[in-house]
Amino acid sequence: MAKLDLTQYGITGSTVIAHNPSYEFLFEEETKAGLTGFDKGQNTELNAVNVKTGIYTGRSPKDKYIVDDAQSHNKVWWTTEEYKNDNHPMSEEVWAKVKDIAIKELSNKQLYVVDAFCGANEATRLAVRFIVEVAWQAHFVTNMFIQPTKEELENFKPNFVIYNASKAKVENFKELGLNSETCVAFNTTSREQCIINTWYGGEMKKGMFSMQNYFLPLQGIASMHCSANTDMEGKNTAIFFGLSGTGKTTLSTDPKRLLIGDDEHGWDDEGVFNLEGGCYAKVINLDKESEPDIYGAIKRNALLENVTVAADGKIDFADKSVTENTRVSYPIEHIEKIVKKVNGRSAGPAAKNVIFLSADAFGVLPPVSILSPEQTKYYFLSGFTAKLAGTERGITEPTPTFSACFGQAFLELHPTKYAEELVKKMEKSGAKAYLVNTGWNGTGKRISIRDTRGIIDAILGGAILNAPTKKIPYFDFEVPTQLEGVDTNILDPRDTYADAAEWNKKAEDLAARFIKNFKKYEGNEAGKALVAAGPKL
Ligand SMILES: Nc1ncnc2c1ncn2[C@@H]1O[C@H](COP(=O)(O)OP(=O)(O)O)[C@@H](O)[C@H]1O
Ligand SMILES: C=C(OP(=O)(O)O)C(=O)O
Ligand SMILES: [Mn+2]
Repeated sequence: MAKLDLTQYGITGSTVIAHNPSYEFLFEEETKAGLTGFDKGQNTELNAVNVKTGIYTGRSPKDKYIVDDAQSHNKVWWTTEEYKNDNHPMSEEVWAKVKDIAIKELSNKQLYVVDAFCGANEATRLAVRFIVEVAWQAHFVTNMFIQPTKEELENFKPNFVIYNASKAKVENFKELGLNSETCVAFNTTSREQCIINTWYGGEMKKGMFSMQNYFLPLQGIASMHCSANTDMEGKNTAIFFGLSGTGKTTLSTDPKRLLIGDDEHGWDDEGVFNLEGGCYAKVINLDKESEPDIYGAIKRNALLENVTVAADGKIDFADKSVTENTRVSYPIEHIEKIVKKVNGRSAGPAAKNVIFLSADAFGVLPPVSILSPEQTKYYFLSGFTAKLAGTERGITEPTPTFSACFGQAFLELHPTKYAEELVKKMEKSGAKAYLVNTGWNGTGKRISIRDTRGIIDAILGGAILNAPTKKIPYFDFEVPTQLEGVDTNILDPRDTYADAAEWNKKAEDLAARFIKNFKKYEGNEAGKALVAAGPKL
């Protein structure tokens, strides 16, 4: 391969230590003598390296910007006073200055460059070049993105470039009209991302997801914040939407099924395909017995983040002293039952079951509700759930939120566009939708993973369609009254309260919040028509 010339990016005086480094080389680089601070990795008893990501242990949505230019102006769903979101506009002038900071930081350095794909389908994948100065950042993207074959690497022509300048700061952010010294900026025209002053790997991972959320729906392809798996024959695909921490990774990693991916997928006319090549699991309180597959994936080449490790390498998964958002990234091949080992690609046919995971911090939602097609649209657009501690800066306890399409932070177009594409695909495949509460109920405790897994089994195996059901007031949810493998006493959430009147009170409050939140979609006929499918007071 010809030696990579970085002056084409304006980066001068730098040496590329490694272009597409091997895992062996990355291990050497991350643990080599002389590294200090957050550059330094520590090997652990499970043989995976652990790193610390500094002050930023979660995403920084307030520092996210999209360049507002002639191409993007009429497409991007910009934040407004009436409906705030994370798409803050950045002028082309400010972008040039921010990029300059990144380029300066990366000049006269020793750098790592990784080329990888975002998207399992050749026709619509992004060919991404990551330019970073920290070895473990190169490791992280090698784990999380799709590694090209040897031939693909030789012919690799990037159509997106990420400049990770995590060690730089935007000193003059006030003058530039920015939020802080940290900046995560995207240019959808030149197809570049600049990352400044945050080391959190999630900015690169979710950054490229945001970009596919821009490019894919514009080509008529659904782009979804969901995990996906299929049955052992690769025929019965299921997708699990959910905000961070609601259970996408945990529940899609199922020894009875083949994993397609744990977080970001597209759905085109051929079916559901992964955008990523790896998984990014939360490891707080990780327990070998209840999550053996994720535990087993933590071995050499997996990369732990912000986990507490003793000097002798012993791991304490229960320790939250750095953050509750402790993580491990690993290539999907670390999971045994994956569709990629059968197909060569992380993809499956059109989904038959669509599951909305909501971690309800109020304890109102039933553990499972069977949704009508109209309810499906209403609850997808509403995206009610809780933000769990740690994934975003400033969130330290479960915080109820309406996150459109269960991933508002990553939507670049208006939410109705994602709903439209999803519904089109669901109608074609005859998919059914369910709302699953992986959060709290009247006991004050989180619904157990065991019960939730029982619910998922009943959905995917079809048993739920033959279960006796009843209707839940205010929401008109149809819920099963009995399911094998699930504690019968939790199926009606009212039964988990000492006094059902307490549930009524909370339900009324939640219903009112839904009604208020949905007002923003009532500006047109299609939105207005959905109100009837929502909660009523
Ligand atoms: N009922 C439940 N269903 C799923 N996960 C649960 C449940 N109760 C607790 N958890 C915990 O919640 C977290 C879910 O995280 P994860 O699966 O990584 O979410 P996501 O992939 O959606 O970000 C895990 O730490 C898991 O152990
Ligand atoms: C990595 C993230 O989320 P998830 O838990 O959904 O993978 C994130 O939101 O930064
Ligand atoms: Mn996940």
